[in-house]
Amino acid sequence: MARNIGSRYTAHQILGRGSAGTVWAGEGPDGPVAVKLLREDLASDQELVGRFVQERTALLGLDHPHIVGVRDLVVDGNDLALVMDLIRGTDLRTRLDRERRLAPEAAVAIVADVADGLAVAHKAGVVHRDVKPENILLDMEGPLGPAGSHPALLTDFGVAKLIDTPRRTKSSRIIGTPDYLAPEIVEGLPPRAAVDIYALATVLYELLAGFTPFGGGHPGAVLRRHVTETVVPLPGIPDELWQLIVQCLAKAPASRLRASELGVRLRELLPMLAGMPPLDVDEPGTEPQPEPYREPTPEPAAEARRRGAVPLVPGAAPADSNRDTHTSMRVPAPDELAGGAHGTARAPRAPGQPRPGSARNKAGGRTSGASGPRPGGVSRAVRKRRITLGVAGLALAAALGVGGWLAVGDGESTPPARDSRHSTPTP
Ligand SMILES: Nc1ncnc2c1ncn2[C@@H]1O[C@H](COP(=O)(O)OP(=O)(O)OP(=O)(O)O)[C@@H](O)[C@H]1O
Repeated sequence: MARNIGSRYTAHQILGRGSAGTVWAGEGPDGPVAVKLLREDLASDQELVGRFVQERTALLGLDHPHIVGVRDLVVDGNDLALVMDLIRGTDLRTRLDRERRLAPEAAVAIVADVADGLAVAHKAGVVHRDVKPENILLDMEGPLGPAGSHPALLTDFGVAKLIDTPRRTKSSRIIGTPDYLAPEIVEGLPPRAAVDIYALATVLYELLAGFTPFGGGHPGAVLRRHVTETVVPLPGIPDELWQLIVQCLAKAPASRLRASELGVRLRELLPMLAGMPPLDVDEPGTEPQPEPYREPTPEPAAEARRRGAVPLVPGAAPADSNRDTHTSMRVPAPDELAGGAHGTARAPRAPGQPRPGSARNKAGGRTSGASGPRPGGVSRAVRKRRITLGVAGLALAAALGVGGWLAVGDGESTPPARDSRHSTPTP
């Protein structure tokens, strides 16, 4: 079913659906494009439309081999759409789901690509704010790099900021994907470039380990760990690589590397990592846990369940996914925020047991998809949801003894001050 987007573009195939809208493959005056059509409720929000137009110049100006280029922004009646380069390949989440863990060389090559893209964005004053494997596309038509990796491109620039309008986030809300949220966001500080570094280091850890460093259990518990826990070393990881991860997961944003430096340092490690097999990491488990609350989600249309970058073979289905990543979570109770009820991702587990604390392994598996549900577990929906958590921030602040959990604001134009760990929360 084809549809027109503005006067210049036609969308003809749904590639996937995320929290902010649906991505279509389509055609424009200059050839194939991907069109991200924002959800109707977002498109009818005048404030958001205004911001969308304001962002135009910044988004259109980002031009780099490791950034999915935004070619146009369309505001047309009820349609609000980002027109992007069409990447033929898959997203990193799909690859990670398939391989479970990547060889260090491949993981580092991918993350170095993304760091290079981020360096250009940060220099232009743009913070991504939602770096995660779903937003990293692997271009199967690009040249093969180290360990047979295809070029990685970061997509979804500007989307987190767009949907984070002041009205939506007023009264203590944060938007993001819990596993990748930097501690300063949890503490209510405005997101600066260093939040992307933290998220990217989380992705690197996840590619190597098969799970995120602070994931598992209720989102409130995940957020608490970002602020209070220290990352646990991965067995067998070369020390130089581990030190980079640790530095970029520093609680203090000013202690993290800048994107350009991270890219350089990662590439320097590539020769040493050549031929190294994936790490032999035992996923941490936890004690049995109660089912987390989930908002009832309507069954998505069958075609919309399919997602993924454009299949290489014409007519083939894109990579699957049924996840509906947009969730407005209920307010977590104080004990959930403190993590007690849902445990931690790093408690010992019985051999052969999945990691119940991981969102990846929660009950209620996929309802469709080539690979089917994982044993005991789960949909990407839980793992990757963006969350909008509300006044729970106050309870979290109390549980953590940290500053308020406030609406995230602007601030991307300012690179992180090297010594500004304790800046003032946005009012
Ligand atoms: N420029 C693109 N070219 C090809 N495929 C794309 C492009 N952008 C996104 N996709 C695909 O469309 C799907 C949906 O992307 P979208 O960004 O809407 O969701 P997401 O990032 O997975 O989730 P969320 O937005 O909730 O974080 C993804 O599977 C992605 O692979």
